[in-house]
Amino acid sequence: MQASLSLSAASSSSSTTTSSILKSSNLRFCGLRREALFGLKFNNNNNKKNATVFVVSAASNGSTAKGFDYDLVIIGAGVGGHGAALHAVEKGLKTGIIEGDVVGGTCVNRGCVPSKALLAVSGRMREFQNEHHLKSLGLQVSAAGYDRQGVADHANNLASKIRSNLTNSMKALGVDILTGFGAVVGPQKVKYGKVGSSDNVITAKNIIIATGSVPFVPKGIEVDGKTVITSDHALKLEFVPDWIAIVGSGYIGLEFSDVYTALGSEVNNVIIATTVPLHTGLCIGQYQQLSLVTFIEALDQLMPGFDPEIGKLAQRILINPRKIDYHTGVFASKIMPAKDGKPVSIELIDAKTKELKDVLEVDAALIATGRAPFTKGLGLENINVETQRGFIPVDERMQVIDKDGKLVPHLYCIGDANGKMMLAHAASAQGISVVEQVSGKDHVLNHLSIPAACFTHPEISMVGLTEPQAREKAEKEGFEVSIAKTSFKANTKALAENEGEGLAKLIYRPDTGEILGVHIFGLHAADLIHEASNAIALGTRIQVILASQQFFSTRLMLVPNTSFCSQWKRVSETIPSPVSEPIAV
Ligand SMILES: Cc1cc2nc3c(=O)[nH]c(=O)nc-3n(C[C@H](O)[C@H](O)[C@H](O)COP(=O)(O)OP(=O)(O)OC[C@H]3O[C@@H](n4cnc5c(N)ncnc54)[C@H](O)[C@@H]3O)c2cc1C
Ligand SMILES: NC(=O)c1ccc[n+]([C@@H]2O[C@H](COP(=O)([O-])OP(=O)(O)OC[C@H]3O[C@@H](n4cnc5c(N)ncnc54)[C@H](O)[C@@H]3O)[C@@H](O)[C@H]2O)c1
Repeated sequence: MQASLSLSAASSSSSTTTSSILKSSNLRFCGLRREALFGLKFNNNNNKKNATVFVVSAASNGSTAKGFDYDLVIIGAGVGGHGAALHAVEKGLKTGIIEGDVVGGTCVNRGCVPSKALLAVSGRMREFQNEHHLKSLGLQVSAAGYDRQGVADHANNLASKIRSNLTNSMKALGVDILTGFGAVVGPQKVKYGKVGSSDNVITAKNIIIATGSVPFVPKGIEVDGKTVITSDHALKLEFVPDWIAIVGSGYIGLEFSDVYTALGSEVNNVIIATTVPLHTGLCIGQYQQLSLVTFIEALDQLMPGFDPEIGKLAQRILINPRKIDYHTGVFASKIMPAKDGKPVSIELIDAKTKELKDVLEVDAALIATGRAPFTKGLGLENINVETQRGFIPVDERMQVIDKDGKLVPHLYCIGDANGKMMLAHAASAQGISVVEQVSGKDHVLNHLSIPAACFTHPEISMVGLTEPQAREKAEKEGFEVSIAKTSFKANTKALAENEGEGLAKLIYRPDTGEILGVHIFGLHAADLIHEASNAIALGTRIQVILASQQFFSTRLMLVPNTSFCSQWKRVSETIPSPVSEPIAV
């Protein structure tokens, strides 16, 4: 008997089988628990049976559908491909995965994993440096500094470790890891091989494209990998510039601004004494000088992708008090790397009039202007598929749509390559959803229940719609929108941590109690969002949450946002009695 899936979020105790399978993959990016992230729930009624079947199918990697080499072939072994492969084996499918570079893809090697390692260091540096904060807690730390190479090694070692965990988890389950660049040669047919050598052609009942993305660099910007860099280079932390311009104030820009401003200029990091050489590369007892960051953002405000109110607060806490300045409403139209003793030069043009507004000279520039899908050379023309701005068009079940608007049988695309939601756990969730379908169970993933988090200090997290999106939907569909907010200032646990700067915002329908979106800025925001994510995935209405006491049982006094709990209570009292019908997801 197979593990069965239902459209709901998992409670922490109800997914033993899944957790044990997933544990081996070591995927807890973003502090987000996989089952909950996916808007999926594995029923635990048959845990024992599931576990047995899992081992059996792992050993055999399934028996192939008649006439095919594989039941499922996945092109790209990033987190999306990996998630799909593990689930496919669990479902008894004979599975092959083609990887042209290294297992783990962007997230493990050039994304989530190393960036979270750097952010772990920047968080500690901030704490050590905040004399006022430490003093108010009765703590004394003489000074804080870091060993750049030590920090870089921490990030690199973590990526290597997770990469081998991912590889081993697939090998252990019997997934065939096929090395080389993969492409589709026809319906249910794929080739792969090293460039310059002859291709291997294999057949598969179903194919998933999971080829991910690469940094997007706008025209006019010359990346040299040293002074003008993308996140691929920045994560290696080969140097920490005194002054860096960050083009784009989205996730990558914000997280790196947190790292650079906390670490500070390497040049001015004079080691006085190394009292605590931690594995992260941190030392206590150094003198440290902060770096300067200049944001360049094309839109009129910083962090345009976030809920505007949360963005405003984040700017007050994450930008204004730090050594950060910014230019908004401008494009970086031309960037030249440092050369012959000259600094990096950046031409700024007005985003609307396109007139030259300024020329900046800085030590380095980080280009964080989004990601481009990596879909070239995939042989899509062989199956009448055309990309849209490089993204592979798919329907809500991730099935590929051809030039004529028809679904391509047996072909799916997940993760960054389809552009639906460029997040690691979303890629994996989409992969699992596709495997459910090809195993005979219809499944549509609810993307509105997938949370996101920006791991600055403090963190920003969100799930569902922003306030403007909710209001737009309300106007179209003719319902009211209500907002409930609560400040971390009213929370004892947050105050005990001296971390009262925070806001939790709940957007909901007063007529039905449906939760439309939740946004949190503050300490542990990335962990707290799961409650809201689960609620949206389950279609739980505010009244039901109150009735089941979910928010009180485990969270009260344990996390900073207990007042958020009372907010739910207050909100629920203002709306009609519990609605028993679940919201369709
Ligand atoms: C700096 C940074 C930080 C990030 N932090 C987070 C975070 O904290 N949380 C989060 O959720 N997301 C984060 N992301 C986003 C996350 O990394 C991506 O959403 C995720 O990696 C997408 O997974 P994927 O499987 O679709 O693609 P990828 O991870 O890009 O994997 C695609 C794989 O396919 C391979 N491939 C491509 N083409 C072929 C081919 N033709 N044949 C064979 N193999 C091929 C590639 O080599 C690669 O290994 C971050 C991204 C960046 C850049
Ligand atoms: N913690 C996380 O989950 C995390 C962390 C990092 C990256 N990511 C993922 O990686 C993806 C890429 O991140 P990102 O920060 O590069 O993209 P983003 O889309 O989040 O932000 C890009 C920003 O650059 C601006 N911009 C674009 N072109 C510009 C130009 N020429 N001049 C000035 N500004 C310009 C945009 O207005 C936008 O604000 C995101 O989609 C995100 O989902 C996630």
